[in-house]
Amino acid sequence: MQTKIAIIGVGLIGGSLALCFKGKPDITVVGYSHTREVMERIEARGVADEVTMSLEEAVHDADFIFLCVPVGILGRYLQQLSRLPLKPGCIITDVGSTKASIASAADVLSLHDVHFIGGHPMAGSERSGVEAASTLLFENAYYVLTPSQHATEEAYQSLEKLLAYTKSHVIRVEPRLHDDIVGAISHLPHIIAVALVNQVRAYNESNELYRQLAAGGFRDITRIASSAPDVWRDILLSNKEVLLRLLEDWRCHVDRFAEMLAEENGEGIERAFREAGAFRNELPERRKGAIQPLYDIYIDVPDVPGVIGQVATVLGVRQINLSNMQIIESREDVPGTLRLSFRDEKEMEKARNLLMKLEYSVYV
Ligand SMILES: NC(=O)c1ccc[n+]([C@@H]2O[C@H](COP(=O)([O-])OP(=O)(O)OC[C@H]3O[C@@H](n4cnc5c(N)ncnc54)[C@H](O)[C@@H]3O)[C@@H](O)[C@H]2O)c1
Ligand SMILES: O=C(O)C(=O)C[C@]1(C(=O)O)C=C[C@@H](O)C=C1
Repeated sequence: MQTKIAIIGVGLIGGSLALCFKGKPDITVVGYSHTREVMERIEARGVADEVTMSLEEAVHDADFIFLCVPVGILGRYLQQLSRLPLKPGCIITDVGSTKASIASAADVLSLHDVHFIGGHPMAGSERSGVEAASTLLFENAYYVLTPSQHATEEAYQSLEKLLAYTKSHVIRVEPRLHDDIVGAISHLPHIIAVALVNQVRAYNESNELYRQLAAGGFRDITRIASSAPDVWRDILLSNKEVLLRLLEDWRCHVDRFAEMLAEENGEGIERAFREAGAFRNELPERRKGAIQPLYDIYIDVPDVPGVIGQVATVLGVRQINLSNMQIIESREDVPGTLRLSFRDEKEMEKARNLLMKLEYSVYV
């Protein structure tokens, strides 16, 4: 029997889910887009078997409906679904980054013979749109499902079985607890990154050197400041109460640093770094397949033509399996840094030994 999956909103997350399901036995993936322009991009990227601009057609006879639109319009789509003829027993889920508001919005479906299960894959990127979609995005990431009175245990199990195609680890978390935790580990960091970039952007207006000198530390902590503004507006507004509380706590932490500086409390500063470092070093390995392969090495190379070819040739001759090569620093008149990513630790070690023979600095 054919399983029909409708993906509503085929961007980074919807497109990545579509790619995980497309081509699997007895599965048909139908993408829905609200504009012709986005529809054409979805078709060009080839992530779905069919693409339509009719919501009714997309969800007609669907076994699973994934709502992958920005958080602010999830409720509106649930309302629309409640007015459409859906297949009895159909499982509706979402991927929104907050979970409490959608859990209560799902009450609108209570009179229907359908299931609703809130969902949130803990994987993503600062990139957006279907062009950024990847089959590997969810690999090894946690995928949160929230307990719901609108779904049976059998429905959970069907969804979990389908999500096995994403190679993620499904975990169940209550919506409010989810929003507290994800507020701290995802939403607050996005606010801090944006505020920091805007602080430096203001200084840069009077002196371009700020931008020119911005190096690894600034880039590392601010990558997520490039995330999609509309998606993040909705996420932050829908977790407002939690974030206001977290920002109060954040102010206390910043004030504490200011005090330590004013008092020249070197011991306190050292302790803060020691405690933070110990906690951070204990974080689980980055759980992404596509964006963060497991074993990276870095190589500082001069900014001269042919250097990438030289590195590729050294590895190619020994048939070393490289997953990705990326220039992560490229500035005028200074060496650039190449990041070489390997799926296998032994391959990475072999590559490191070979590259050390070139006269560049190689480090992990
Ligand atoms: N970006 C991340 O890292 C991440 C991670 C996990 C979950 N999420 C959640 O996933 C959802 C989608 O985010 P994304 O990063 O894939 O964003 P995206 O911008 O890449 O994709 C959103 C898609 O929704 C479409 N869309 C926008 N308005 C629409 C409308 N009115 N009707 C139909 N389609 C519409 C857009 O055209 C786009 O294709 C959000 O709810 C977000 O909170 C994002
Ligand atoms: O890695 C990133 O760029 C992300 O922003 C991913 C990230 C996160 O903050 O960890 C962002 C939003 C999500 O809802 C889940 C994951």
